[in-house]
Amino acid sequence: MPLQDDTKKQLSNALKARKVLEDTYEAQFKILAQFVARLSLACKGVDVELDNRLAKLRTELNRGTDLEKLLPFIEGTSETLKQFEAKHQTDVQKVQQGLTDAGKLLQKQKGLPDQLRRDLRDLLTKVETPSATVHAFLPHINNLTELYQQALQAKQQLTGDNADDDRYSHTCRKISIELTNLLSELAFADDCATEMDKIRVSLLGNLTIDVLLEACLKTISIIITSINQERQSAEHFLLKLNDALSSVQQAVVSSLNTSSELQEKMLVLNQQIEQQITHLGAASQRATSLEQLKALVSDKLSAIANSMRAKDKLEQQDRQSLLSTLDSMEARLNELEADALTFKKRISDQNFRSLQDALTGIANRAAFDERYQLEIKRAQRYNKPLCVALADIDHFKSINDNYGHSAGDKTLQVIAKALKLHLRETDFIARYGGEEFIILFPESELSEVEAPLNMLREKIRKIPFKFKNVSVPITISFGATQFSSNDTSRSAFDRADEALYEAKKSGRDKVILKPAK
Ligand SMILES: Nc1nc2c(ncn2[C@@H]2O[C@H](COP(=O)(O)OP(=O)(O)OP(=O)(O)O)[C@@H](O)[C@H]2O)c(=O)[nH]1
Repeated sequence: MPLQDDTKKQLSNALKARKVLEDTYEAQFKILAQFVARLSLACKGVDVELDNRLAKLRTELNRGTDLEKLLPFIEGTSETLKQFEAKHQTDVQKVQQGLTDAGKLLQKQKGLPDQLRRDLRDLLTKVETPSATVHAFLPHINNLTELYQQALQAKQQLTGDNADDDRYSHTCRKISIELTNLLSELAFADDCATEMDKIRVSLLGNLTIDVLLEACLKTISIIITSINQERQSAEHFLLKLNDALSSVQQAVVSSLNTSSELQEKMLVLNQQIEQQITHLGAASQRATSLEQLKALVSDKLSAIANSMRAKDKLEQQDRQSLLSTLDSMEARLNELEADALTFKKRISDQNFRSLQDALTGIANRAAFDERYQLEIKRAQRYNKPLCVALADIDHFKSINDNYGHSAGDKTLQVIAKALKLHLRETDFIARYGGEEFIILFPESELSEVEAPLNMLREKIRKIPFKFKNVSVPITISFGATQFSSNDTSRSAFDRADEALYEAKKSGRDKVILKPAK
């Protein structure tokens, strides 16, 4: 083989080998560039400056920039990495410390479940182990967050959640309604009435359990004071009555004694008179001369006249003592009568002030008037709606006329009971008079009372009344309105009355609502 050929071949081989080397280098550079690019992406987000440098490195590597040209840039990045490393170490320590602090803080909380405490202790032991990266702490952070969540749930159950708050305010409201109802049903003397008003006003305010407790205690104390006053005055009256009766008894006994003494004296006198007359008769038989007879008669007559005068005097004494006894008895009786009158008036005042309707047992008109004012004040103060409805039994007169007044009374009782039964506890019903009832719906808009009123109307219609074995359907009409800011108690009432009139006019067994203009 000639030398030229050989050299050519060697050159060609060398070229091929170089090509293979270059390809291998290029492939390896590509792999390295990809790896560096991936690594830089994995580090992304740790540090802004590092992110920027690595992004630039990725671009250069993708472009296939010479390693030589990249060297200064790589050096700069290494420096940044070093700084980052130092910062990373402090970050790791900070995270470890932060986790330990948060865990210990949770440990100090009272009322944690036992299992949670154990888990927390384990976690804190794990957190104590040193770690090279923040990432190593991630599961612990996760764990601690879960423990915090559990602790919060446990605490909520322990201290009571919102439902408890609702229950609390619901109970307060219920007690306040009960107390307001009780106060409306009680009647008190003037000094206690002022106190009662104060309690009512306090119930309009912020309803905390303290306010309610104080109101309850004050009410109890006022009731006890009133009962004591009432008992004392009753005792006083009975003592006076007793005194009066014993002095009357004494007077009767002494007048009887005087009478019997006088009667004995009178008897003696009568006997004397009779004796004198008998004596006169016998002596006149024996008289022999007119002169003798005259003297005898004159003697005897003056003796008889004396006896008669004595008798008259005794009789007068008797009459006198009887009269004085009667006088003193009359005076005593007058006194007693005056006491009884005062007492009777107190009782009738109580009845008058009593706020319950005697026939139906529900609140009466006086109670309504009082409650109406109270609810108006409450509505105005809290800017809450208040509705008032009048109800009137239809053709009630015909029940009285056809089946008698006691059937009418029974009907009123049954209807009152049904109305009260089907109303909410917070609503207020009273017998306004005759066959008319009145209802207050606190905290209700007019649109909200239509359904309950219709429900009441239906309930009444379905009551199976039977008189003299005849089924008698009874219906009721309603007129309702809402109290407005321009209203007085009277104007709202009148509007409800107008609505009731319309209900009657338009065929009865109806609910008519009349809003304020
Ligand atoms: N039994 C009884 N009747 C009463 C009582 N109070 C009022 N009334 C009677 O109720 C009746 C009312 O009659 P009206 O006002 O004419 O009305 P109504 O017959 O109900 O007819 P409308 O209201 O027009 O449907 C009268 O007959 C009263 O005497 C009561 O306490 N007991």
